[in-house]
Amino acid sequence: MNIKDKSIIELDNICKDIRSEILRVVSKNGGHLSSTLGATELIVAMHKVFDSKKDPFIFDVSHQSYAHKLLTQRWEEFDTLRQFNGLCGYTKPSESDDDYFVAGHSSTSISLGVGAAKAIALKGEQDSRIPVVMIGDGSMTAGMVYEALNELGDRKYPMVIILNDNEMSIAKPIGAISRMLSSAMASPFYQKFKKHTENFVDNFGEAAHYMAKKAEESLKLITPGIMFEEMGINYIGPVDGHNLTQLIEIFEKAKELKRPVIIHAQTVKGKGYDIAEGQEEKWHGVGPFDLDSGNSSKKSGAKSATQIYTEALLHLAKHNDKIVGATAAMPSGTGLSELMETYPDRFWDVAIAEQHAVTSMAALAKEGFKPFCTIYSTFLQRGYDQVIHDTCLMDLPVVFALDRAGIVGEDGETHQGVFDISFLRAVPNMTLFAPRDEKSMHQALAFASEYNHPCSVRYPRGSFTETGLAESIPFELAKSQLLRSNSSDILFIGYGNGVGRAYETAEFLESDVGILDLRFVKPLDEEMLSDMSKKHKKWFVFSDSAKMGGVGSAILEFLAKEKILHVEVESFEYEDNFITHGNTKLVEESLGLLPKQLAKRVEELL
Ligand SMILES: Cc1ncc(C[n+]2csc(CCOP(=O)(O)OP(=O)(O)O)c2C)c(N)n1
Ligand SMILES: CC(=O)[C@@H](O)[C@H](O)COP(=O)(O)O
Ligand SMILES: [Mg+2]
Repeated sequence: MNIKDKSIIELDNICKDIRSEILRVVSKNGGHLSSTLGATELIVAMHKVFDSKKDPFIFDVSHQSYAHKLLTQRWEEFDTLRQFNGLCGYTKPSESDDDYFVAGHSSTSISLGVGAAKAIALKGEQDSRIPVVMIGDGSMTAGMVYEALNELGDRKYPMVIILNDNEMSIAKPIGAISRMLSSAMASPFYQKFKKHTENFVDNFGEAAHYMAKKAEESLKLITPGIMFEEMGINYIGPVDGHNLTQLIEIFEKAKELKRPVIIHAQTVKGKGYDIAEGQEEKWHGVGPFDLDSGNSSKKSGAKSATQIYTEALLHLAKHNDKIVGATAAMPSGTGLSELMETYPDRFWDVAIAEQHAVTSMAALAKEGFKPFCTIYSTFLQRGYDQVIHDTCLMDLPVVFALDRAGIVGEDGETHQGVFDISFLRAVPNMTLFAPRDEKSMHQALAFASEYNHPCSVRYPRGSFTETGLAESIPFELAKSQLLRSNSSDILFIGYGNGVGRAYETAEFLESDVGILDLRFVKPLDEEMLSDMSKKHKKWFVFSDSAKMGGVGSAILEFLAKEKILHVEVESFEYEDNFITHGNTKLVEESLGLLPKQLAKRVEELL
């Protein structure tokens, strides 16, 4: 849809149509609702003033970019949003030339903009192209934003940064940066004063202009602009992020500046859907819901692994005041919100700052506390060096509680929690283990709370796969649990939620199979594995993790080390590809990982 020649009235109507379409589709499919509703006018104004066919449009996280998709030839497909084989819920260049870059993890946008600006300068295209970045107030709390601003303020590449400030991250934002951005004096008062003095001094000579400039500079001392201005980046704002006339005028000015400029736009998260407007955390990411009532359409099923984690940690924290913890801006997603409410002095939301979360927890461990760094598997990738350099090198007893381990579903490639075993297993002093159900989660966390080294415990998005297997026994270092023993040649080795998949696969087989819950992938239960090698010569590994460096790799390393050559190992972990978005079962089916499919593969290998 080309909106270049549309009038303000037509653009207002386009915003209305965009909001209706977002509400219609997200209420059906689920998705990121309040961020996308709130960013509508900003995105329409971006497309009115800039051109995504040549200007890099860079959305931070890009969960707020639905209006951009609707304005770039994807209105008809929008119905398939976040569905398997449908539109991605984030920007994805393979989906459209108008999507400049993949995004999903926050705070990458300004670095991308600086890189693009360098390329534009090197190619001599500064007269025709300019990077346009949209970043939210929550995403401004991650360190790499300041790495980028630091260089940008120095190099002064032309770039427009739209700071979409709705005073919300997923939850209420924490921290000094959020406070600075919404500091009282950055109100329309400052704008009115600035406009008034400009009009007034236009009637006088240079001297008056000089005095007014000094006055303005001193006034800026109490607005967020001062930080950016002092870094060498122009600051315009705060402006009304829903006023199209104002936005278009300001974007035009910013485009002509030929300098780096931050436009501080104040918006309402959820704008246009009363039930979601404002500070409502639960409307950030939603499942299908009823538009009229706002009620979720999803029936509440089995307890999620997150709920079990929360209950288990509440119990442990009650009896051990050394237990502390942190989340990086995912309080409700990780369940840590309940710990923060119950023990506000011991559990913290540190904002989108995974590196800081890991390292600050390491210091607490050094001081004798027992930190539970509670973080989605995918987001721990952002703090990997801090795990190695600040935690494992000093062998500090931090628990990395990795939620969303495995395929996460509609969030897709950028969010799959599949690499944690591979990237953590290689780190000295790190111990890795995984529960398979509610009871074993309690036991795993009890073990973790007493374990005096770094460790990582992983669990899936949603609920564990229930099995009719023997109850879990208390966790003991490097001890697995044999759940089904027989004289079969076949042994199914499950890890974490993979035990459930092993159990379900066995149900489809005529032949008997042994089932082992591995429980620890580092260190392995070598005694048990040696024993199993004497009884079973065909081993199949089930784990929701990447094959490369995963559980199967660990087992093969052991067999090679022990020169156990007669055992054949087949791992049903994920192949060496990024995993697409969509309903988890549909994605697993596309990978041949449904129990019925795995049973067929087992039979073919016998
Ligand atoms: C590195 C990283 N950590 C955490 C997240 C989870 N996350 C996605 S959006 C979001 C909040 C973003 O807030 P803001 O930038 O203000 O955008 P808004 O939704 O308010 O428009 C968070 C924490 C992420 N995507 N990436
Ligand atoms: C955009 C983002 O990164 C988060 O909103 C993420 O989508 C949350 O995932 P869950 O829905 O699994 O909590
Ligand atoms: Mg925000």
